[in-house]
Amino acid sequence: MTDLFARTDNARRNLLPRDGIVEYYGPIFGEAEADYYLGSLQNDIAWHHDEAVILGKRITTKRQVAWYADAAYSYTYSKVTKTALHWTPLLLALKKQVEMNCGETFNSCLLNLYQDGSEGMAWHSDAEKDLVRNGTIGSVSFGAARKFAFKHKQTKATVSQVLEHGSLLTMRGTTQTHWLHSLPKSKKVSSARINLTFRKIRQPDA
Ligand SMILES: O=C(O)CCC(=O)C(=O)O
Ligand SMILES: [Fe+2]
Repeated sequence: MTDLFARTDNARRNLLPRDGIVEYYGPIFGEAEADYYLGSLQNDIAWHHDEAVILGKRITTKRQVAWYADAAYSYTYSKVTKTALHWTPLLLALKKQVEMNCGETFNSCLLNLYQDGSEGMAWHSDAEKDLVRNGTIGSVSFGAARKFAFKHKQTKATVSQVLEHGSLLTMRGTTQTHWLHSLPKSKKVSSARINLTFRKIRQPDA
């Protein structure tokens, strides 16, 4: 009994020492279910290379992305405006699981597909003006285990966590205000990973 509680507490402790809340839940999907989601998402999602404008130049990212939501919201990220596609049944099922686990509701999801460790994501925070301020982000990962890192904007302190196949991580409260996060590239990773970040964006006229 004591052991069970100890493990639950440990799995859910805040990874950040200050100024935000990041909780790693570990795998919330069983191995077979996680394998099914990985395969289905690879095939069913409208993957495309992301466009961004950096220092006035239009570039396309190596990783592939997709964005789904409750309605055809538009969202500006790295100076390019995107329009959301409507949820698929598979994504809705996933969203429900994530909402039940973290006790929040979401209205959109940004998906990233990294073919291998040569693809990653640079330091950033998800505090775009279209997002609900200090809203929770629920991050689900399938496929290759990858290191996910946080860096405090002022102190430069870093914290990292390996995100496993079928796992959930949440970022809450002031995390985006005070911390950057990244998915470092890695020569050791040779297989694909899919990440879904469930978010709450500000609804037009809401
Ligand atoms: O792939 C990941 O785990 C991170 C994705 C991310 O930070 C984002 O989509 O904003
Ligand atoms: Fe992010």
